[in-house]
Amino acid sequence: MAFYVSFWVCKTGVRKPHFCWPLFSGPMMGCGIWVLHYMVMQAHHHNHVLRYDIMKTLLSLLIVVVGCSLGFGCFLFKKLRKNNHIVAALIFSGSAAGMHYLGMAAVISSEDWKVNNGYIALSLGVIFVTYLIMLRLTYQMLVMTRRNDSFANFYRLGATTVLCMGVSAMHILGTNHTHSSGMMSQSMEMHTVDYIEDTIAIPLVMLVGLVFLLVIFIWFFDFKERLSNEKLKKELIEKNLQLKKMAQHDSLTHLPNRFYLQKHLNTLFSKQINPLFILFIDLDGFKRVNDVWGHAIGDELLVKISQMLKDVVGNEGFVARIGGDEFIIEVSQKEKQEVIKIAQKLLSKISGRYELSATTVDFLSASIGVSVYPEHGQDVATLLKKADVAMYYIKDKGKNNVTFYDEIEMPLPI
Ligand SMILES: Nc1nc2c(ncn2[C@@H]2O[C@H](COP(=O)(O)OP(=O)(O)OP(=O)(O)O)[C@@H](O)[C@H]2O)c(=O)[nH]1
Repeated sequence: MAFYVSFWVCKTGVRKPHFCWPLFSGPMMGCGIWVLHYMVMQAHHHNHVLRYDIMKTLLSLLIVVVGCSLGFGCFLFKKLRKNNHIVAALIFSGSAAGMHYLGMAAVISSEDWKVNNGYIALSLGVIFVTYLIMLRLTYQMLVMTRRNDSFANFYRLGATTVLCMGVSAMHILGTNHTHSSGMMSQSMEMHTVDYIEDTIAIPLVMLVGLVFLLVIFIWFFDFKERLSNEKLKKELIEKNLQLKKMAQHDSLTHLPNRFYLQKHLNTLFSKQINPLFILFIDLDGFKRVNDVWGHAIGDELLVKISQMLKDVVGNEGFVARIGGDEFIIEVSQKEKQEVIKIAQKLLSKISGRYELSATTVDFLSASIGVSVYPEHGQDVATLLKKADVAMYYIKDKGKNNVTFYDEIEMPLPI
């Protein structure tokens, strides 16, 4: 239960290991191992109540709590968390084994205990491998939790099971290897050592309970704050994204605005993408819609035209609205003939029928002027100006057509 809870912490909203994880899970796991150790010890000597040296017993608790906290602390470092579990496994297993053998040394017994080095080595190996597996499963659990994948629960359960089995195996191996030589121990002879009698078991259980309560308390307050911070952070990021979108898009048609267009073109220039065609589109006769049916209908028409432009251009270009009934389309890495085809398709679509809520509009057309990068200029302002001049040239020549900028025929206004 203590092991499961110590892994469960990361599910409660924390997507990334946070310093409160070692703070909470370390003591939780440490106390779990500690309690398990003393239960196994007592089970192993069920015919009489074992007595323990207080200082050594408390020190064994401290070792395992600090060790487990440091072990979980390794998860705060990306490198140790992801690939290299050796350091964390050494800390975890060292503290668990340290607690176990110090706990064994804490027993005040009338018998002299002999140890078997082979079993000790085996128990150390078992606990080290256990922690390596547990750490891998814990890392997978974190990955799944971050993805909101319910498989995280299986990894959590897996880590718990592995730990239960490994710690129990270490305790059983580490307890089985002892046997009595039948001689009186030094500690018993001295009689000066403080020891834990069975009556002290209650305060001890209370102490462990207190540790549990304390960590739950820390966890609750820290996590509450962390959760609300995470929520605020998320809201702030969303609001920032909204603001950024609003600053870069036209509020009526949701097309990119002049600012966004400028940024987009500068990015393409910096990537040396050429040739790059800038189509300046101005609707012919749009004012009439406003004058006859009002601005709301004019707005409705602008939205429909914007959608249509986006549909026609698709992935082949970038559509922006720079004001009133003026749109810019950027098309790159195409032959001039292909660009003329796109422009003609746009003209034919714009002069189609529009079913609006109050009326049907079928008299619209457009004038399109085209400038080319790098042929007509190297910066956004010059290219837009030249495309604009070409567009007005078409307006003067009778509208509803497309032309490329020509320096001789279309001198720039001084
Ligand atoms: N409904 C609506 N109208 C707008 C908006 N922005 C600008 N306008 C109007 O769009 C019209 C654009 O003017 P012009 O381009 O001179 O009108 P036009 O009839 O297309 O004239 P030509 O381009 O010479 O054919 C003006 O009447 C503006 O008031 C808008 O967001 N919504």
